[in-house]
Amino acid sequence: MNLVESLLHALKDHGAREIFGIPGDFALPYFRIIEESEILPLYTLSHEPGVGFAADATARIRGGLGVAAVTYGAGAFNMVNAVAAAYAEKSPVVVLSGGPGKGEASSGLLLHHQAKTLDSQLQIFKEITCDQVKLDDAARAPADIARVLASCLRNSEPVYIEIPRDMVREPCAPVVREAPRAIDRDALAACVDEILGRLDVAKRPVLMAGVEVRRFGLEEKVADLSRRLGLPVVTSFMGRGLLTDCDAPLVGTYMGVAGLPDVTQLVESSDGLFLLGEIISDTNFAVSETRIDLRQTIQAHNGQVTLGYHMYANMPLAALVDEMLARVKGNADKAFPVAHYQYPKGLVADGETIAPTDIAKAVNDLFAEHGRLPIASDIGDCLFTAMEIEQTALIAPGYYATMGFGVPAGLGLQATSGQRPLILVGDGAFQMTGWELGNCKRYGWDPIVLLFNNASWEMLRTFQPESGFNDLGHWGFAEMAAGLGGDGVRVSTRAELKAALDKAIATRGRFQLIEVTIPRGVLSTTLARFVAGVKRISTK
Ligand SMILES: Cc1ncc(Cc2c([C@H](C)O)sc(CCOP(=O)(O)OP(=O)(O)O)c2C)c(N)n1
Ligand SMILES: [Mg+2]
Repeated sequence: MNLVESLLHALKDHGAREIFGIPGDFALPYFRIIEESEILPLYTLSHEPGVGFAADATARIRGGLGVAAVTYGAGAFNMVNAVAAAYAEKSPVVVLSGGPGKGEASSGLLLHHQAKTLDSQLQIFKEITCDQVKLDDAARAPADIARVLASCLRNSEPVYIEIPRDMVREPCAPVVREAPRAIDRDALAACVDEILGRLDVAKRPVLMAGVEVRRFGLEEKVADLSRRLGLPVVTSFMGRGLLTDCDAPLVGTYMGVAGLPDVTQLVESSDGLFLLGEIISDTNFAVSETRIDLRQTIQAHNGQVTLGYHMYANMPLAALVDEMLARVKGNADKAFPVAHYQYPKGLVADGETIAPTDIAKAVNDLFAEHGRLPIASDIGDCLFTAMEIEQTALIAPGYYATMGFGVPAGLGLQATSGQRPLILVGDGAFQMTGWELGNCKRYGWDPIVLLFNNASWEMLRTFQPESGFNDLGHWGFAEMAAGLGGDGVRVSTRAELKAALDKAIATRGRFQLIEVTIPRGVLSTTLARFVAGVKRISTK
């Protein structure tokens, strides 16, 4: 077996199911082995940001590793933002990059694609990955690969593997997975004692489930734990979509001033807030109506637990949840009453113009009739609108908040899960990576794309209305769909929107782009609440 085959088998053994990539001359040798070995399917896309977002999406929706394969320099540097998003949002993406061979590295010449030094790329990726290796020694490679892939899964963060192009066919032994790290059982027991003790004395305990619950495959267990503890469950903005198909007392999504008042009140008045797998970020917590004293919360994330001023290190989330389940038998006698929020439905299919909340109604009506679809959302008002759509699997960069994620992530979702996705994207974000839809035909993907066209960087305009640079003008996105291999339609009334969705759900085998014209300045209910709330608390 050669070095790349050994790497590919290891990736598959650690949970990778496909590779997204764009080659280059430094990468052609390893791409050739990927294609010829057929160990993992290879999907090439058109721009490396899309490669990174698609790989990230597969890890988020399926669990296991996402894999993004690029060439040295221009390719890898083009993907830095997408890998940074994966790092910030705890997504286990493996970055494979071709690299200069040992011989050429000592040629004394500056190499094409080289930035500062030949190691600049490795240095830059050290900032957005939790482990790295350059495979320049075939004898050491199996152990290095095992270490890096174990880091990726243990931390649920990206890692970087550089493959010198003269190493790809070096004979290489198979990779043996690293043994799981030992856990101090006494410390784990003490930690669980303290958590249960805090929850027991709390009068209004609440469990907030964060993205690590999905990343470590714990949704069913956390739903079971919440029932046993009799805790109401909320998700954060980033955690939206978690626990959708689990039997959990899920009250809703906490969004502070932008969210549903009863959910906001439940969380902000809690005297026992248990943050499980949560990213403690501004998008999750900065818009609190009443400041949450995080020191009074129980925080379990990043492999450690913090209660007030106590910190327990090396507490993997899975081990913590398992230990709590082992200690808490049977469901609580007091089941938390869950008043299921009634999402907006019953779109009036008339000649009125379309507001984002009308889109949510139309989608909820579609889900009621045809079943729910998983959602890949970009950022912008489309993501705020997603909060008004029925709970369903949702992947979106709710914390890192990069544009361009939506379309490639939807393609990655369909490639890895086989499910048809609903993609929500604004016109500004579509201008960045929407063209990846041109790859659907080759691979048989057929997402339904709802393009929120307000001809504006509208989120920015809400904060700085005086700036003219937020005007984008109208692009004819619908007309471009046919050239990309799909069907496109522009809709400006609610009746047209309903008809377009009915046609889209009935059409398979071609992507369906619905360009929704939204009048200038018309926001979703959620974004309007967010903007008003931010303005209110910033003047306090
Ligand atoms: C890659 C990238 N570039 C720039 C931004 C800044 C930014 C926003 C965040 C605040 O940083 S929101 C926004 C406008 C989005 O426009 P569109 O996709 O049309 O959505 P909508 O009209 O609903 O706002 C920009 C440019 C970003 N988040 N990501
Ligand atoms: Mg816009």
